[in-house]
Amino acid sequence: MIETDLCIIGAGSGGLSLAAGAAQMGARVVLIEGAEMGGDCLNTGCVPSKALLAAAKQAHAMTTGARFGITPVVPQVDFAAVKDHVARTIAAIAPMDSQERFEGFGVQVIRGWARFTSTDEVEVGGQRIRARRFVIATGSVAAIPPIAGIETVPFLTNETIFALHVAPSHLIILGGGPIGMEMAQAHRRLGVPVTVIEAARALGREDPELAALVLANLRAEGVVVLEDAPAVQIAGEAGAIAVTLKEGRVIHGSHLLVATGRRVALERLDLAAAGVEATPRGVTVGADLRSVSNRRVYAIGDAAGGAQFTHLAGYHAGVVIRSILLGLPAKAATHHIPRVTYTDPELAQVGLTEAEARATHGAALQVLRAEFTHNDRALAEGRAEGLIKLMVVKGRPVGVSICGPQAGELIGVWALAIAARLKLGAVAGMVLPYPTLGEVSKRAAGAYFSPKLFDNPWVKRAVRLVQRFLP
Ligand SMILES: Cc1cc2nc3c(=O)[nH]c(=O)nc-3n(C[C@H](O)[C@H](O)[C@H](O)COP(=O)(O)OP(=O)(O)OC[C@H]3O[C@@H](n4cnc5c(N)ncnc54)[C@H](O)[C@@H]3O)c2cc1C
Ligand SMILES: NC(=O)c1ccc[n+]([C@@H]2O[C@H](COP(=O)([O-])OP(=O)(O)OC[C@H]3O[C@@H](n4cnc5c(N)ncnc54)[C@H](O)[C@@H]3O)[C@@H](O)[C@H]2O)c1
Repeated sequence: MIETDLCIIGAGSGGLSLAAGAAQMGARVVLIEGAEMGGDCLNTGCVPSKALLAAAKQAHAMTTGARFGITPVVPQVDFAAVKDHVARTIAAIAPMDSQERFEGFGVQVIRGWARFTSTDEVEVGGQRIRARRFVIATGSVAAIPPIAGIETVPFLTNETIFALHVAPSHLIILGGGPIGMEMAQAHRRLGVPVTVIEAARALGREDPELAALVLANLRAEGVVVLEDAPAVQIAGEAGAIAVTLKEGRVIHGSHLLVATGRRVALERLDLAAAGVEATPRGVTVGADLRSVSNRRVYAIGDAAGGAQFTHLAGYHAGVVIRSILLGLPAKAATHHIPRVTYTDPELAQVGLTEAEARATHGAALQVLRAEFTHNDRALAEGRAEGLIKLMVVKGRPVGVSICGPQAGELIGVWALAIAARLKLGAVAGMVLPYPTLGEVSKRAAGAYFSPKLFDNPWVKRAVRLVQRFLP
């Protein structure tokens, strides 16, 4: 029997952040991982998807140089070599998440699938672990929708698509969320015909105006995106898949990627043995991320049932460290957590979208906009398509949406502004290097003050008066 202060189940984004922090702060930590160290993000999620998108961007650049006077060429894509780049990227980051590194921090790492045997005990590979506190950081897996015939055909998920070394001759993607759209653009730019089948609206969680900009670009690049197109039947075999839509049309493809959302990975844990309540969305926790039914147990990351992002899992780790290690009250907020879909153009959001802000703040809401067409750097780069929207209440941003090149980098300053409750003046008054894309944020914030400054008769009168008395 191992006795410890903290037992963490799952060595992904959340579990690793927590283990590193807790061990270095002096706690005895056991970390259990059933599969690969690093979890989804490193092995089958963020890292491989961004590496694939980077290769796709390179290929795309070769076809789009005409406006700069560079003759476009059709890139020769060595699909297997692209996947080698993806594998090398994972391998380059893997040492940061490795068992050896964590053992170096003093963490006891156990490899195997954990399950609860009582309210204060876990079993893994015949070993029993009793802990003061348990943290469930088991992440999520692809949810497979109950479409007739789906189990009869070979399909890909995020766990298998990055290992595919031969290019599909036609990739069908079920689901137009962030996974579906990122994979659609990556494959299209690498020369693969792609059809996305979306039951409702693609990028449906995002501001519709900004999502439309992304979708227009994807369609212009040749991705076929079918919306309001529920699939009712799937049939076929390896290399020849047929998806029948509700309206009767049949889409034929060589491969099928299922990207219709995620299911939290709780089934191996035997939560009932620990008296831990859960729903299909995740472990039932309060804002303190603590199980409502077993106070020894916490859940972080995807398993906590909220949004699903690596940076959110890392933030959760910080929240529970405060509570578990220092005994201090700690609550996880959500209003300042950014999200980015890494299509081109990127789509970034922090805080409320315009529709959410209108529903929450009504007439008190002011929406400010700035387009990338007025940004000198965007023009120089030939990337003038894009828009930033600021949702402002009483001089403070409550939400920011950006669609454009490097929107994921640009949202950072707004994540800070919202987290620190900064007033818009802090961003409007910031001096930025010229010419940078970041000036688009300053311009949008400045729009809040321009009418107050430039259209105000009192300001004009005051300026005239002061000028009269100046020597
Ligand atoms: C294709 C794709 C792209 C993504 N891109 C991004 C992105 O660009 N940016 C972003 O922020 N997020 C992205 N995400 C989401 C991100 O990967 C997850 O939100 C994040 O990994 C969640 O971290 P976690 O710690 O909760 O779970 P994970 O990182 O999934 O780790 C959970 C770990 O627990 C282990 N485990 C499960 N059950 C047990 C058990 N019973 N015993 C022992 N071990 C167990 C699993 O094997 C796994 O290693 C992406 C996801 C996918 C699928
Ligand atoms: N850049 C990022 O940060 C990033 C990238 C990828 C994934 N992720 C995370 O992973 C999570 C999962 O991504 P996802 O795209 O799989 O899920 P999602 O839930 O965001 O989107 C799934 C989409 O599939 C559609 N859908 C559901 N059932 C369907 C069906 N039967 N037929 C057709 N369409 C159907 C939904 O309407 C929805 O638009 C995201 O919510 C996000 O948190 C993040």
